[in-house]
Amino acid sequence: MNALAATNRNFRQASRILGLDSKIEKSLLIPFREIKVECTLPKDDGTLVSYIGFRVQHDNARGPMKGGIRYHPEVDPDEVNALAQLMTWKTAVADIPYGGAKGGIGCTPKDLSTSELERLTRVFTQKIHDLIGVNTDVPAPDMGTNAQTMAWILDEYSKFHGYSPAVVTGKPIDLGGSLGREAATGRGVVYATEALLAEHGKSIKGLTFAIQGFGNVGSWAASLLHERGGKVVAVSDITGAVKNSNGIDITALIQHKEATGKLADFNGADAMDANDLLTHECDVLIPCALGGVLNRENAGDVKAKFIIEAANHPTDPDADEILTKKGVTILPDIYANAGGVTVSYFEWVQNIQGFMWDEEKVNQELKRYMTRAFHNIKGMCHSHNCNLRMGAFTLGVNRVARATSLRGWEA
Ligand SMILES: NC(=O)C1=CN([C@@H]2O[C@H](COP(=O)(O)OP(=O)(O)OC[C@H]3O[C@@H](n4cnc5c(N)ncnc54)[C@H](O)[C@@H]3O)[C@@H](O)[C@H]2O)C=CC1
Ligand SMILES: O=C(O)CCC(=O)C(=O)O
Repeated sequence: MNALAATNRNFRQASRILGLDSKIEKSLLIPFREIKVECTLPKDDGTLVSYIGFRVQHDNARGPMKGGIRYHPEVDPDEVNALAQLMTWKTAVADIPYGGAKGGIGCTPKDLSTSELERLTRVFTQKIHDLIGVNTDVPAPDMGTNAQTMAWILDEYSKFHGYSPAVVTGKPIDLGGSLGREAATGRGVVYATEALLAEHGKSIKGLTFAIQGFGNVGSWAASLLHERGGKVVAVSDITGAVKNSNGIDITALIQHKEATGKLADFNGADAMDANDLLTHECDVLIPCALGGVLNRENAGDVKAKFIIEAANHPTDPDADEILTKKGVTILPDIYANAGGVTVSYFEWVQNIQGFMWDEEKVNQELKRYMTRAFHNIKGMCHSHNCNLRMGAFTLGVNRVARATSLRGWEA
């Protein structure tokens, strides 16, 4: 099942549980606006290449639309649509005053030079600048993009609209970025994991973790788990995978990755087949890369007792069913990875206030938001006798549905 069908299915199930009016259900399912633009890039060698850029703005009932921009060869309109919808429920679960959006360009960033990436980002921004804005739609980084990408968007947007730091989040600190935003998604994953484990009378210290993806989210999550005494026993990325049943020294692995560009040949761990990462022996599995990685082919072989969905939609509905039957507890993406957009909200607030918070305040507030959302989700699980995914979906969908009906339908 593709990402959009799976997301729609979860939404419809939540809508049934909540008994939503059919008019509201239909309106929440259809995106507010879908943008598809051609981005022609003059390459360094003088040739021209066309890429397709997308921005799907799903819903704005609770505030400006918010969500990342992804540069990846598999970016397609259905997936961006699903990711935009997930952002609507995620911002509502976190209870931050936003709707949901997502964007992307179907490209392979590692095959482009820095100046090609800059030109591509500027062309994309020229095509969408009238449809984004501080109070309309606020992009942020996602897979394949980073603070530098946001700086280019900010600069290009500002040529049309005047200097507007709050038009993007996840910016470099020197341009009004928030302290703590770079680590925020991984840190939020760790706060979410702590909240879940505490419910089960457990803590991070001494538990074993397997992590798929070692980019922004995966490396920060691994590093903070390691810092708290968690044993990260396996890590993979696009270049390969490593394992050590005694726990990998994550600080050393990050240094090795920075120096060599790959995980392989790291002294403190053995090489393993990256395809085995998701079924590796561990207590907690944390997918931090692509969607749909847990499916009917591999779900039955998962050894972990807990799955923390740091990636967006890593578990397809078949896998969800298989894992639930096996007694695996899944902490869903629209909660588990909400730390990033929560600190994006803090960044936007700081830009609007013109006042910078210190990192301690950012992290304290992030913990407060993540803990509150966990208890709100548990409340929905109890009220509706459902699992954590449906607890999170009903929480988010209900908040958006209430805002939608309060705003009314008159043209
Ligand atoms: N960056 C953020 O603030 C947020 C990111 N997310 C989600 O987290 C996930 C990761 O995002 P980032 O860390 O920002 O991206 P990133 O681009 O920094 O890192 C992605 C990582 O995934 C690895 N990867 C790619 N294909 C792989 C494969 N087939 N097997 C194993 N590893 C593979 C890459 O090598 C890289 O280490 C995505 O699903 C994204 O949507 C969710 C919330 C916020
Ligand atoms: O920080 C943001 O605005 C969005 C992050 C994002 O794309 C996500 O949570 O999937």
